[in-house]
Amino acid sequence: MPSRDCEPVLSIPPTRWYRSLASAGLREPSVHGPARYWLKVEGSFTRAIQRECHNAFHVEVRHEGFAQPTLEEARRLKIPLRQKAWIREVRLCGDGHPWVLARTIIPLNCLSGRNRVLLNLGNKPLGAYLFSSPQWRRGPLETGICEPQGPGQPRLARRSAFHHGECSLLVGEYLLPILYR
Ligand SMILES: C=C(O[C@@H]1C=C(C(=O)O)C=C[C@H]1O)C(=O)O
Repeated sequence: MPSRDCEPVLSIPPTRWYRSLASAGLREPSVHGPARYWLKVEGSFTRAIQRECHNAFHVEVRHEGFAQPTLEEARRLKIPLRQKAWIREVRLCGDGHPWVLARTIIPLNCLSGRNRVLLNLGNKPLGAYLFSSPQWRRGPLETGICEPQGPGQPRLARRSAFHHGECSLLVGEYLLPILYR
């Protein structure tokens, strides 16, 4: 459905996750096309996007608060299925336009001590925090195939957990076609 300014309403689509790019490629060969670089790029995704911007990069917070993760997310994080988590949904914008939608699930056990700053990130990129602290380690990257939602919506995504001692949080990044076409 178009919004008032005629840009599509962007939303995080239902997504099927695969353990590797190769296994996702058996279902959706386009993962090996121009999006491949973004599905695989290591290190901070924020930094990778900043390198592509001609002018400005910014994070736009869409929703942030305690909410129920999906069943699949709760299982992936091994947290109680009905336990709320801090859920952050943002747009990563390059040169004034959204390039990536991101959804992060931060379980309650990740919100104590120094990590309480995660409740107050606002427009500061999460990656800057995670990658500035040597205690956070990233797990393997998954590749996501999104259910098609229409032109301009994400079709491909990537996801990984970040671990710090006993806590794990889950970061999903949904590529908008404008990023790689
Ligand atoms: C995990 C990173 O953080 C990025 C910033 C996010 C945020 O601010 O919510 C979400 C997803 C990321 O792409 C990163 O830069 O790699």
